[in-house]
Amino acid sequence: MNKNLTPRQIVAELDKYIIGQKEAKRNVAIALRNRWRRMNVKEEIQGEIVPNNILMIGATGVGKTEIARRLAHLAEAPFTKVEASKFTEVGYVGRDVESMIRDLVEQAVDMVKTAKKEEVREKAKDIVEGIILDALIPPLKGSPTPHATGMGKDQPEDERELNEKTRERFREKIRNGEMDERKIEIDVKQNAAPGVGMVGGGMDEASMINLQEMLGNMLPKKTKKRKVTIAEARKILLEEESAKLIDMDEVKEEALKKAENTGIVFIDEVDKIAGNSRGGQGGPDVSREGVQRDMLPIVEGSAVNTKYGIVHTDHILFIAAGAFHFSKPSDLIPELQGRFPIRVELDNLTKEDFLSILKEPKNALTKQYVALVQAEEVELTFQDEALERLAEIAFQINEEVENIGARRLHTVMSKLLNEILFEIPDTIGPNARIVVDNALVEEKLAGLVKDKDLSQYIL
Ligand SMILES: Nc1ncnc2c1ncn2[C@@H]1O[C@H](COP(=O)(O)OP(=O)(O)OP(=O)(O)O)[C@@H](O)[C@H]1O
Repeated sequence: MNKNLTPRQIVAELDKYIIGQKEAKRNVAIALRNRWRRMNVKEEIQGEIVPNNILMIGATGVGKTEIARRLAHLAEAPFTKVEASKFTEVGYVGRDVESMIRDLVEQAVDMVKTAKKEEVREKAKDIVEGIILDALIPPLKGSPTPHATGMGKDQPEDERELNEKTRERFREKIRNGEMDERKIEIDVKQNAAPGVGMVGGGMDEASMINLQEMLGNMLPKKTKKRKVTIAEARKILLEEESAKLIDMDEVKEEALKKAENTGIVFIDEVDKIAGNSRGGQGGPDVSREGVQRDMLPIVEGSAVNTKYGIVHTDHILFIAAGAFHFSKPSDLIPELQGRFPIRVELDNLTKEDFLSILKEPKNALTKQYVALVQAEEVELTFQDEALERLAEIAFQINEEVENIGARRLHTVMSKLLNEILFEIPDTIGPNARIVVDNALVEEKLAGLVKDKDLSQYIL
């Protein structure tokens, strides 16, 4: 994916997955492009440009997380989502808030590792092939000597040649998958440092991590012999060998930079840590305010210790989100408000939006189900009027029972197709064609819509 997309192009990409929410899309697009802009300005002001963190205000299930996640994906940026309210729970200690940065770095490390492994893939494949070959036909030990006693002069040479020839033949067979089912014995690495996680009492997360790593390094790395098919062995060994080929110090360094310069942290439910002016929400205000205070340095820019090294959070993009039904953004402490200068309100989704969400996104639910049953060679189609009715039902249940936004489409769709999915392939065989029409929607869902008590549980 092109990382230098213009704001317009970013919005166009987001449009492929998310219906509506134009303002939110435009703002995240600007924020993303600003990062690229920052990397391309003179170094002396690079450090001065702070990210314009965004506060998304909108009911549940209207696409807040989805926009942030897709944005990160587009930018190939490490992304993490955290629920702010979790920090107000019993047992919470101040430093826990930093765990969101540690998660982000973990993501960055995974991404960089995967990319690096890809670079060494071909080399690792060769090594793996050699290991599998050795397990099948061990190479002859030592070099043949012409003075070997007890054997004809050129017998060892013959033997060696034969061994080489056989190995070459098998190498070919391994390569083209002919021997995939054959079992061989390989050495597999065991997970080190079992049970270290239990040393938790009275320690903060950072010290725990350090201790864990220290113990992990001290314990001998155990290997265990396992009998597996060649296909499996290839997978396991490829993972191990490519891990050996990459330089972990390089990975760490790159990952820290990636997290610092491109990381996106999505903080959900910030409304739940805002003191509320109208009362009526659980949890003491002090602890909510405490969480905001702990969060502040991270959002303002500070150094966080992770097991991969120190991360500076100054240029990480933070996107906070909340419904703000019971509190207002102005109930957040002023310093934190100031750190989220861009406010966007997301629209509530309409019936028409629901219909579009069912049909249009690249990953639309209807497309997902069509693909699922296609795997069984069953053709599934949805009539337009049936989808309209479905959107209407989802909307109605949201209004009458509880508004969970587009998530309702998942439950309604699953109820609608449940039986069909169960019957394939037993009674609905391959090559069958199923048309979802209005009648089916009525049959499966109409009764539930009428019965509010029932729909609370089922839809
Ligand atoms: N505008 C939209 N277009 C397409 N799909 C959407 C839209 N809004 C929500 N969805 C779908 O609904 C589901 C939930 O959306 P999402 O996770 O973005 O909710 P949210 O607004 O972040 O709510 P919460 O704050 O409760 O997490 C996702 O599967 C998403 O694909």
